[in-house]
Amino acid sequence: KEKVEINREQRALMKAIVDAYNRHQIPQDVAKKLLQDQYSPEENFLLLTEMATSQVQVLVEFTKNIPGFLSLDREDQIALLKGSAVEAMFLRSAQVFSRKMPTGHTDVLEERVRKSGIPDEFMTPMFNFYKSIGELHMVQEEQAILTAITILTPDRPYVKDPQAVERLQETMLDVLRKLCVLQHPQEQQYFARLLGRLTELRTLSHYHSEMLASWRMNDHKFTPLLCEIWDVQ
Ligand SMILES: O=C(c1ccccc1)c1ccc(-c2nc3ccccc3n2[C@H](C(=O)NC2CCCCC2)C2CCCCC2)cc1
Repeated sequence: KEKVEINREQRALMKAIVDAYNRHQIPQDVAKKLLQDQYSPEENFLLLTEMATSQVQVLVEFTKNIPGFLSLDREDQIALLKGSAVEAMFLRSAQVFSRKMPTGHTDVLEERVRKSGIPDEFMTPMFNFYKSIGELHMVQEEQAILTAITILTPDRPYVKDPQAVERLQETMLDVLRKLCVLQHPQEQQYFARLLGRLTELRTLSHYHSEMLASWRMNDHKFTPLLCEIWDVQ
C-alpha cells in the first residue's frame, strides 16, 4: 500500500483554494429564505436570478484565487468561467441542499424547490444529482477543490490553449486524489465516485439550456450578467 502524503506545496495550494472558497460565500442564505416562506413562481424566479447573479460574481472572485488561473490567456479565463458557471451553480445548490439541517428542514426545502415553478421534467435529474452529492459527505476541502476542477475543464468551448488548462487541472486532481485517500481510507473508489459526479453535473447543465429555452417563452427577465453567462435574450 503506497504511503499517500500531501506535500507542502500541495498543502499551500489547498489552503489557498479553501480560503477563497469560504471567503466567497453566497451573501444571504437562500435555504433560510426558502424555509421561512412559500413564494409565488414569479418571486421564486426573481430569487433564483438574484442568487445566480451573485453566485457568478462569487465564482469570479473564487476563480481568481485558483493558483495559476490568472496566468492563463485572458480570453481562455473568460471561456472557462462561461463554460463552468451553470455547473458551479448546480454544484453549489447541491452543497446547500446537502448541508446538515435540523430534522425535517431538508424535506421542507425539497418541497419548496419542487414547487418553485421549475418544470417537473427537470426535477428528477436535479434531485438525483443533489442526493448523489449528499451521499458523498464531502469535506469542505473536497468541495472547494472539486469546484476548482470543474472550472479548469480543458474542453470548454472556445478555449485556445487547453493544454495550459489541463496542466492546472491535473495539479488539482492530484491533490484531490490524495485528499480522498486520506479522508475516506475505507472507500477505495471514493475519488472515482467524486469525479463521476462531474459527468452527472455536465448532463444537468445540458438540461439547463433547454430549461432556459422553455422559460424564455414565458418572457422572464434576466440580469445583464446572466444574459452574458447563460446565453439568453
Ligand atoms: O433549474 C435551475 C435553473 C436555473 C436557471 C435556469 C434554468 C434552470 C435551478 C437552479 C438552482 C436551483 C436550486 N436548487 C436548490 C437547492 C437548495 C437550495 C436552493 C436551490 N436552488 C435555487 C437557488 O437559489 N440556488 C442557488 C444556491 C446557491 C448558489 C446559487 C444558486 C432556488 C431559487 C429559488 C427557487 C427554488 C430554487 C433549482 C433550479
